[in-house]
Amino acid sequence: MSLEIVNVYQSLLGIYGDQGNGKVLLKRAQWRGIDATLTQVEPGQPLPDTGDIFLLGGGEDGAQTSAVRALKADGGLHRAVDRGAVVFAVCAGYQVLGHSFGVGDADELREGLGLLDVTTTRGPKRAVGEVLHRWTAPGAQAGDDAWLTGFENHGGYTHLGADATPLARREIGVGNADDGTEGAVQGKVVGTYPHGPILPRNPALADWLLQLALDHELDPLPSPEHDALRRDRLAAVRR
Ligand SMILES: NC(=O)CC[C@H](N)C(=O)O
Repeated sequence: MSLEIVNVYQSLLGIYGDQGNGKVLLKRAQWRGIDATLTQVEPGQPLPDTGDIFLLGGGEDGAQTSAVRALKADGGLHRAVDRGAVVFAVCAGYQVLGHSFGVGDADELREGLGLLDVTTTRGPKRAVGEVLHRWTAPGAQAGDDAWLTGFENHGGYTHLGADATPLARREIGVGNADDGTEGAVQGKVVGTYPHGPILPRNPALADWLLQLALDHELDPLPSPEHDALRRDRLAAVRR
């Protein structure tokens, strides 16, 4: 069994250490004996048509505009979604997957990739701080694994259309648009706001993405150190 994970344009979409999401997926796959690889692709290089999971991270307004231009020219992300690959995108990456997003104080409209039924416009106040969300979308885990922690830092507020389902219910923070929802799921395309990076802080979410890509259930991977770290982060955000 093999798995190709692709970090997309981390020079543009990789602030706040979001490239760590790829390392977590790689390790959690390898620890289960899966022959996994992590590839870095930068603008100008083609996205591999063999990728199973594509990862996009956070970025500045200008960088996300450049990323969308390069991704449209490449076309590989659309092909990936058409053949059933997983796309997991954080913050700016999440916004560029939508139909459109606004940039700068003037909220200038930019066309997105249209891979998620969401649109993003500037919100009334920048969303900054530690967040806590309750995972509710398909694949949501029970018990403590359903709590998603991370931190958000975004000026754009994202509104979901009928084809997208919220990933989670907002408990603490702004989430999508201060409307009680966080993130979006549409088929195997998943967008969310939290950095951290989010996957080391929420290993159950990482395992769900692996299962989506591999199309089968994975056995749990007990890790007392990670459980302790998670308990710490959950207690900190609740304080
Ligand atoms: N942290 C980010 O990725 C920021 C995304 C976007 N530039 C915004 O401010 O909304």
